[in-house]
Amino acid sequence: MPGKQPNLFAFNDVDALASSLRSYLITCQNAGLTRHEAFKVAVSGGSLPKTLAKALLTEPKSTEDTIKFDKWEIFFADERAVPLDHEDSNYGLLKKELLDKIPAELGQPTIHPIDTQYLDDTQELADQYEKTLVNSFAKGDSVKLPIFDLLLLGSGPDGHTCSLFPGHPLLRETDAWVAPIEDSPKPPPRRITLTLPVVTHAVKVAFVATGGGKKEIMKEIFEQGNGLPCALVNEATGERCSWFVDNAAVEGVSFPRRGFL
Ligand SMILES: O=C1O[C@H](COP(=O)(O)O)[C@@H](O)[C@H](O)[C@H]1O
Repeated sequence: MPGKQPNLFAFNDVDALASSLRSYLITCQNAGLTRHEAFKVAVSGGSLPKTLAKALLTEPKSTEDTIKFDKWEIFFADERAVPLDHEDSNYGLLKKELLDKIPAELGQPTIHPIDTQYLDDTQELADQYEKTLVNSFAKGDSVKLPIFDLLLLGSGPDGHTCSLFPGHPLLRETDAWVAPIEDSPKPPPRRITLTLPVVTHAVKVAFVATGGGKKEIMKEIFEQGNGLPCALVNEATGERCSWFVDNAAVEGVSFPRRGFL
């Protein structure tokens, strides 16, 4: 159904993708600032932080083209139950690819990593991260679900997103904002993740997927769905969802592309 479908933006290469992703991020940032004087975004690990850094760490082309890092509140869409300096940490990856490279004069984002004193107990780790969200989003009011200004997601080659894996019972979670997983099919097995209701409740959701290694799963996500976590996000968010991909990732995918303005 037109208007209800996600936006698929395909680019010749990652540089072109990053440039349009930057414009999109600035639009989302400015909408967040209008709503509540902050930009509340949750980011993923995997291949995303590198592309995100490419988008964010370029010279502004105009005064409108400004990333207001000091207004950004960065949360994690999922995180692995490892120390923050561990090579599997999504925080560690974002720090290496982006946070350590933000020039001081641009201001620094507020970062919300996991509390590593709870690494031995993933349920407690998830509960504590949920409290972090409650402190930021609910502030004493009874808020049913947090509303992120933007979720920046990846898509694994099996169609997983965050740490929500195909066929996993976690896809049926309806109460928790953040849930533990002890049996992630992709290592490391112990993680926490935002749940599907939180993901689909965001103002905007953007996926970034690049490279020919993704084309088979992109075909399945966009043409069959098959209950894959990425397809469930597409179905629940429709036009609030945008995919930033390179042509290699969507080779052979029949879903209509949109032009990026
Ligand atoms: O394990 C994870 O994988 C997904 C997808 O990663 P990618 O390298 O295929 O982009 C990622 O979005 C998630 O945050 C991460 O924990």
